[in-house]
Amino acid sequence: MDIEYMTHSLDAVFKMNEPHVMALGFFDGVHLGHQSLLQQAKCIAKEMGLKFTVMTFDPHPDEIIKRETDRRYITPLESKLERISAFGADKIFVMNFNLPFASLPADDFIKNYIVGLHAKHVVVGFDFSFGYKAQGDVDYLRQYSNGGLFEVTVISKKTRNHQKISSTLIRKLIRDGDVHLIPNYLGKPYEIRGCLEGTLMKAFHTDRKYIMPKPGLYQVEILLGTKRTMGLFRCRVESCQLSGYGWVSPGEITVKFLYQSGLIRTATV
Ligand SMILES: Cc1cc2nc3c(=O)[nH]c(=O)nc-3n(C[C@H](O)[C@H](O)[C@H](O)COP(=O)(O)O)c2cc1C
Ligand SMILES: Nc1ncnc2c1ncn2[C@@H]1O[C@H](COP(=O)(O)OP(=O)(O)OP(=O)(O)O)[C@@H](O)[C@H]1O
Repeated sequence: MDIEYMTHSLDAVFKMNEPHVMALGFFDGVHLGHQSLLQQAKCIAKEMGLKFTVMTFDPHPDEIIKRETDRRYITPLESKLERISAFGADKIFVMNFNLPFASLPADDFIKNYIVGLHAKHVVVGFDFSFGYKAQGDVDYLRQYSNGGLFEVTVISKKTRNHQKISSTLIRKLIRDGDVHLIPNYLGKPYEIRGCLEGTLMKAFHTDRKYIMPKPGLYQVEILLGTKRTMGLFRCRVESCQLSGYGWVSPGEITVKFLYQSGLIRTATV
């Protein structure tokens, strides 16, 4: 699997010369709605005998357009790329979302980055938007594709409990500490990666831009390579600590949030 990092206007020579089927979107979290889209794109590529590619953006458009200085993610870029590649993408285009790119009109985006990259079929969700001031939508994409240069598949809205499965909803669940509800939308528990330091109550650090759950005590699963154990993770505004029931040795770990541990919350740590 290839990852192609692209910056608008610097990349005069385009990075794909063979026809392919391309899924488009930001995909924070790679939640169940995204997964359905990626799965469908993969199937179409297989049927057409073409490569399956994904175009995503980094950083989030709000960091540039709304100047959000401390934007947090369900899956910071590295984790997002890992999850997308698990769907069997042959190539992922990571488009640097900068101001010149944000100012690109919708039809120029299509000319440069759909037709220009030789995508023969694009797969997007029902509410995909693109182009300057987000003026391009799925109808615009369909109209443009009538020229016969590429085809478009639009994925219908995927819902759970009568709500759209969305990154916004998952971000809220994390921030509210409702981590037990997250697998319903994400397909698995919310997880973060970082380093443990210290002995008994170990300090957890991460330099990745994860959203941290609301301050409180959480029952977590801890993974280090193939080893796994249960633990308690205390989120504070300024720091996080972890204690494990089995081994918890210092080093790089993955922490999966299972539920907020209300009963044990009063225990001093
Ligand atoms: C070329 C281009 C220009 C964009 N310009 C804007 C913009 O001016 N304002 C805005 O709010 N979003 C802009 N966006 C972001 C899109 O509205 C949207 O968030 C992005 O394409 C990801 O789509 P998704 O959120 O449906 O996954 C732009 C996107 C692209 C591809
Ligand atoms: N529930 C869903 N059903 C079908 N398609 C979806 C769903 N959620 C997102 N998509 C599609 O997946 C792609 C990426 O979407 P995006 O990253 O904006 O997800 P989102 O969950 O809508 O994010 P946010 O809540 O931040 O707006 C887009 O093409 C979008 O239309």
